[in-house]
Amino acid sequence: MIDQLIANIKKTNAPIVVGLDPMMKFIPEQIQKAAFAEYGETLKGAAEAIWQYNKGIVDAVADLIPAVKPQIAMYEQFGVAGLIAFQKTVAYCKEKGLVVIGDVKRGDIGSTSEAYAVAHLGKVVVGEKSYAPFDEDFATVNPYLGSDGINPFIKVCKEENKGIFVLVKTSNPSSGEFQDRLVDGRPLYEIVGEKVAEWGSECMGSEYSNVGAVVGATYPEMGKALRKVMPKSYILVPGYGAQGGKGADLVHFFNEDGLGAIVNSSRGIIAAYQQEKYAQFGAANYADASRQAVIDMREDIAQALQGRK
Ligand SMILES: O=c1ccn([C@@H]2O[C@H](COP(=O)(O)O)[C@@H](O)[C@H]2O)c(=O)[nH]1
Repeated sequence: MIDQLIANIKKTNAPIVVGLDPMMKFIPEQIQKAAFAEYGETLKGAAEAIWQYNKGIVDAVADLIPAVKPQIAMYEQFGVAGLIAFQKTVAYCKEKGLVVIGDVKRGDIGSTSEAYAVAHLGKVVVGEKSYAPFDEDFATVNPYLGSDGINPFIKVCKEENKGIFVLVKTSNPSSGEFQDRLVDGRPLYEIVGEKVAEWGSECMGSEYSNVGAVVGATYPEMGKALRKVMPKSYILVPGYGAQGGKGADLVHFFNEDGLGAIVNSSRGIIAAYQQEKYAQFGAANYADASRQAVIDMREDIAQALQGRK
């Protein structure tokens, strides 16, 4: 799957992931009204609004980007109806040729991780039949439980040609509380990064591994160090835009070949019309505002990488 992601990145010339993190406060009134007219102010109504909103954004940006990253929490809060909207979003994006990274942050003891891996990347067997329940291309995985929690995902990745991104150094302000702690004189995130390189070596694509890492744009110096620790692992970089990350912070997340990193922006793209910079689009044209925000992000990253040469 990493080969497909790289092919999409090369085709679009955009190492960008659009994060599909729909929140009700982002969804224009006309979409909410139509959904509530059909299903009332119910969980199903909210899920329908999310789905219609996502569809508008995906239709507007699909030709510009290689991948999307739906954040499952934004769907899960609406219960089963929300999860159906998540599933519909994943299927629709795949139909459009986009690589889908399910931001599900799973990981548990081995037997439970196995079920998570099957749910998100693999197939579940029911009698003589098998089903791919959510069928994302990649999933984000939490390494806190160690190899027991990761190995079931790697097994499914090998069987199904899928991939994972392991949390290594997250973008949030308190990520250092545990991740920066020194263990035998070295920061924990670096030790996890080394493990990612090791896990990745048994699950390689052509040039890069199907086991990647999550490293926040908000920690550029750590990104630079981790790039060296995991030369064959793709880095999924959240934290651009709404969390303050900028193109200039990203250069060292990339390898010399111009590959190796893919940068996520969620609120900065999907709710662009609510920013002053894109206010002229208005709520009715929210998807056009998202398209412009993708174009601007692509330019920002390209300029930063150009400056490195
Ligand atoms: O370290 C991490 C890991 C995951 N995320 C997720 O990425 C998006 C970021 O959203 P923005 O609106 O672009 O800030 C969101 O789904 C997070 O859960 C992260 O931010 N940092």
